[in-house]
Formats: sequence, C-alpha cells, structure tokens
Amino acid sequence: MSFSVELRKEADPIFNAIFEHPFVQGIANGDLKKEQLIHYVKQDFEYLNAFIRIYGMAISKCKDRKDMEMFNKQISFILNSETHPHHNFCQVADVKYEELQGYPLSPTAHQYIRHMLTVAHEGTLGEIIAVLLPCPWTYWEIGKRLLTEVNPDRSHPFYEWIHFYGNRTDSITTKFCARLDELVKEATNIEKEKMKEHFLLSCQLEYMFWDMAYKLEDWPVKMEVIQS
Ligand SMILES: Cc1ncc(C[n+]2csc(CCO)c2C)c(N)n1
Repeated sequence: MSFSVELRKEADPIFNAIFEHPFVQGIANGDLKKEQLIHYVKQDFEYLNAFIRIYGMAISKCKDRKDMEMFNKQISFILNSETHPHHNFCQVADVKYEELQGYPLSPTAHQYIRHMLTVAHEGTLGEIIAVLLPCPWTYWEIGKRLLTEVNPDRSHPFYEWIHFYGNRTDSITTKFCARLDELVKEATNIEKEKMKEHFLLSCQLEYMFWDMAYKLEDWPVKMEVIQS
C-alpha cells in the first residue's frame, strides 16, 4: 500500500464525518442560512490568502523547477479560480464578495492557519505537502460525492460549487499524493510519522472549519477592531 493510500485509510472516519457534517449536507440540499454562507466566505477568503503565502514558503524549500511549477500553478489557481465557489455562496447570500474581505480570523481559522504555517516554517517539503493535502483532497471527494449523490441541475443553488469541486480531472490531489509517495521513500521514520501527524491534524481542522462556519464561531469576548 502506498503512503498516500495509507493516510487516506487512517483518515477515513474524518472524511466520512466531514461528508455528514450539516454544512456539507446543507450544500447538498440547498439549505444553509445566509449568515452561515457569509461567515464561511469571510473566513475562507483569509484562509486562502494564508494558503497562497504557504505555497510561497513551499517554493522556498524546492530544489527543482518541477516542484516550483507545481506550487506556482496552484497559486494562480487560488487567485483566479477558487474565487468561483466563493461567488456562488455570495450570490445565494445576496452579498458582494468585496464586502466579506479583510475580517479577523475566527478561533478555528486561526488554529488551522497557524498549524500550516508552523509546518511550512519548520518542516521539510514532504511535511509541507502532507499538511496541505487535506485541503484539496477533502473538497475533491465532497465534490465528487455530491455530484453523484445529488446530481444537481442548474436550478440547484449550489450547482456551481458542486461542479467546481466535483469536476476536477487534472487534480492537484493526485499530483500531491504522487510527490508525497516519492518523498516518503527518502524520509526517516521520524519524518514519516510527522507527515502522518500533520496530515491527520489538517483533516481534523477541515472538519472544524465547516463546523466553525455552521455555528458562526467567534471569540468568547468580542473586541472592537481599531482601524489605523
Ligand atoms: C478550509 C478550506 N479547505 C479547502 C478548500 C479548498 N481549496 C482551497 S485552496 C485549494 C487548491 C489547493 O491548491 C482548494 C482545493 C477551501 N477553499 N477552504
């Protein structure tokens, strides 16, 4: 069994819990409150900014152009394409995308971003791929399952979202898995254990991100944001 297949197997209960989560089920049946969609987009916009920066940190650890190109393509993808599913949520919530940008991070978004930043700062290239992988992998599986199980028509409010994630053929997940499986061959047992740990924690944080949006999670004590 390849390392990536081993990781997917261990994470199976988390992948299933994510699919069963009421926010994901809300995408399936078109039943989400405007505030939940707005909270998700506000937090995800900042999450994607952090993701782009982490790809930049990954590039700084690459030894060859092929790896650099892989991450560079993903930066462009986030900047130019990952905006489509956000626009879908904004349209359903009847808000302008620009109005949802620049908000402070919720506790869970903060935790997830800090987890990825720590690994990007301290880890090897293999550890960085392991920490980033649950992001595309969980969304790809959600998209594919919703596409087959819901098979939405154009009148479905989240038709665009489901097709965007479900229809990816040239998947970054496949590329990351292949690269991780190569890198693990040269890794020590300690590094391999760290890769697994980072991957599983990111899977848990993917679940928590949906939960954060669904429950409109915020800090226990609200602070006034002082604009300079
Ligand atoms: C919390 C959270 N997790 C995953 C994604 C999906 N996603 C974000 S960046 C990217 C491309 C990776 O190169 C994908 C698939 C999201 N939007 N928000």
